[in-house]
Amino acid sequence: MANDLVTTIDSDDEVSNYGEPSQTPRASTKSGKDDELDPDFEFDFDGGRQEGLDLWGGDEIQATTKGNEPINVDDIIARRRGKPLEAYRDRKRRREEADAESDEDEESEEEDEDSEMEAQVEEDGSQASGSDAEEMDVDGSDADTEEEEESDDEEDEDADSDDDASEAGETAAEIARKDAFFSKDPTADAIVDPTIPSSFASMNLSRPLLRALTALSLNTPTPIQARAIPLALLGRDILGSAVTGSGKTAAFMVPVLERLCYRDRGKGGQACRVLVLCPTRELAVQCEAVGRALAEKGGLDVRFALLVGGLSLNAQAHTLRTLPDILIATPGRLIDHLTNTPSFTLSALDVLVIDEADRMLEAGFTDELEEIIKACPRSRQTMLFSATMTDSVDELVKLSLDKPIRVFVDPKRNTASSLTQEFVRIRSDDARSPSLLALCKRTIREKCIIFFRSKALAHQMRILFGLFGLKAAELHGNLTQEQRLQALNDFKAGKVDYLLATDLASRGLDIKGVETVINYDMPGQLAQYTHRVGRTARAGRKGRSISLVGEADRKMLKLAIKQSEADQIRHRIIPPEAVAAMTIKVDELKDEIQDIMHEEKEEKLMRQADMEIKKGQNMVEHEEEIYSRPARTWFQSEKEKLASKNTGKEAYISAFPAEKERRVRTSDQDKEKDKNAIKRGKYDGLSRRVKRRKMAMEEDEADQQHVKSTTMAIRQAKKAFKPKKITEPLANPDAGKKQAGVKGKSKKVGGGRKGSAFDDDRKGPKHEGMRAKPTKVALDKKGGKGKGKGKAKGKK
Ligand SMILES: Nc1ncnc2c1ncn2[C@@H]1O[C@H](COP(=O)(O)OP(=O)(O)OP(=O)(O)O)[C@@H](O)[C@H]1O
Repeated sequence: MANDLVTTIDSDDEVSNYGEPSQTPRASTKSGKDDELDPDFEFDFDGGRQEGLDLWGGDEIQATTKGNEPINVDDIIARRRGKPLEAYRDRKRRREEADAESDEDEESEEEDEDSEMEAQVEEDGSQASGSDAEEMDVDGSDADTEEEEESDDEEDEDADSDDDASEAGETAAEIARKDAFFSKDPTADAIVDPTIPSSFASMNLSRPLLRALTALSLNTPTPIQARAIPLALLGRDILGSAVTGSGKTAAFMVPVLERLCYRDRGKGGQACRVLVLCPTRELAVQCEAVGRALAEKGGLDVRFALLVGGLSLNAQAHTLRTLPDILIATPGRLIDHLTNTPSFTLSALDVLVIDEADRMLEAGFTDELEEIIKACPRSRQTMLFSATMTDSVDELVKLSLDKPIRVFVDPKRNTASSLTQEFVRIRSDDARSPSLLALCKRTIREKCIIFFRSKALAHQMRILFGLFGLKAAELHGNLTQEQRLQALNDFKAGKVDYLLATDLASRGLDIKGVETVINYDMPGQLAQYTHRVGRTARAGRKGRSISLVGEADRKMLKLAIKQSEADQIRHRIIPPEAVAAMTIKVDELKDEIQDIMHEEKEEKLMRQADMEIKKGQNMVEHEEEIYSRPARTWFQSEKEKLASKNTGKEAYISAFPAEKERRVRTSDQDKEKDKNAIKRGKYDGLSRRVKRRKMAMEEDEADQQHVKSTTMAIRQAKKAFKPKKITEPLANPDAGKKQAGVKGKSKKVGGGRKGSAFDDDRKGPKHEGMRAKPTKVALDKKGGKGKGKGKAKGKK
């Protein structure tokens, strides 16, 4: 791509209307059909979204506090700042109200520190220098020195050749394999095949479903819907791919519901017939909400079950006993139910849908996926969907598909045409956070998702955002399910302006009104980039992504640009003065950040201690019930589970060149330290496999140790709860042994009551003094009424 085609934004105060529906009509595709989404379309749930139906917090899964409020770092920051954090729209409203009240008040008294700073950096912005613009070349070929240029070009060439190999360099054998594996898509060529329906009405859908689509304002099918729905209705296996935000969910949900309209409802006809697998809980929640909305609006008698981690296992097991028609699940929780919920099977399954299927075929999910496929009948229909769908036969054979059809809409386009992709050059890693903060203080003030490579980074940045008066929520795997849903709800409702997320949120999430996606660092895989930036510019609306690009990200930058149209690409400059000013402020706040993290840690520890005590008390109070529950099992051993978890983790980390580099650097430093401290580290000289095995064993040992200490804690708690002895009893050497385990309980003296000084059939010398006391008799009757009887019977 030529340089002069790249637009440079040299002032980040440019006005844009990213949240608004795109007004520019997109060029028609080759097919002659209009592939453009209706720009004015809104997945309007008829007011339901705002009122009852919430994609992120359906009635059963509303965040609950259960009296155990999670730690909120915003509270700590607010305590220290002496005032609560406010969302941008609230700050704006407050300022407008203040302005309206006193016209003469140009410099409002209420104007806080933050707005002062905003004004200051905006001034800075007007002096923005274009030096960065000259040096950064968004086609990825720039370099500071010739030497660098050479080596980079080599790298880039490698990347190109890899790419070309995957694009055009398919071997004849691979093409032949694909031809044999896939069926031809009869709808592939729209000019030749005029049978592609242009409306839902011409798809032979039943009346209730058409009613539902109309009620949800889904009037015209998107290209993926137009092509996939008719094939799905024929029962064909499908591999579906279309850009992010193009309506793939309805592309599988509509035919699934249509098929269910004709299911056998006779005696014994009730069964779990459809399974939709999603990689994340949030995506499953969203899928379920779309399915439910369609079913409710059409008045369809279809029941759903949401099987995701973090929500009550018992409630889910209870729902499964009623044989719901559609299961929407994440793999782990589904396998848990398959293994541990009596009588739950997938033997009557008609349709299996795998959303974000390429992700599900990645390391970390494959074992689970294979286990699920084993449990499904072979005769089922299988549909796979993703914006970055693979058609590699090697991957797909695992799913035992039956002559699947590839429905790839506009395969050359990976990102929505209404998306503007901006890139900011970052000269050193130290400049990343100040650049991000400067960007958010000056330009991107709300409706923004920011992606980070790690949970820790997302959390640290939340603290920084709080200290700078920016209201943000976190979304990553270190949070409880309630916290995750709460974060999404707050972001959706505009209570927070920024969602600081890891790749957990990169796929599938459809949050209305997201204007900007920022990549704090470039992800290591192009697919990840495509999904991240796809959280904006959905369903024909405008949106922009801004990626901070360092030296290590250049290869990815080039790939990202290559897959996009030239007019989508921009080079953004954050004025160096603004970044420098922010760097000073961040440096000044370093101690404060440490203090907050320390305070947070302390609070966490205190709550943990509280929880341990509560846990001990629960064990004492509900011991019998807890021990009577059958132990839950898993299809893998602990070691295998750990190994597959690690594989997924390693695959993820290796996708981030910068993170990989950082880890190597850190481990080199660690090694250096180790050398100086002790001569040999614990794992020195061991192969990776042996090392991992050793680590797994150590973890098992640690687990056992933990179980031991919990048992000890229970014993201690039990002791504390024992009625006070009237006089000092004689030590009974057997008493302790009889306390543990279910088996032990049946043998207990007095039918379950622990051996005590009041039992008269105990071995060893009796305590005459105690037996003689009248209080003893009263206590025995009261405390062990039934049990006492049992004992007497036993004696006879
Ligand atoms: N027929 C339609 N016409 C116009 N817009 C639609 C239609 N169907 C769905 N949409 C809109 O598209 C948005 C995105 O849909 P959906 O989440 O299914 O996209 P997706 O293709 O699955 O995206 P991703 O690849 O990110 O998972 C929905 O919120 C809805 O507003």
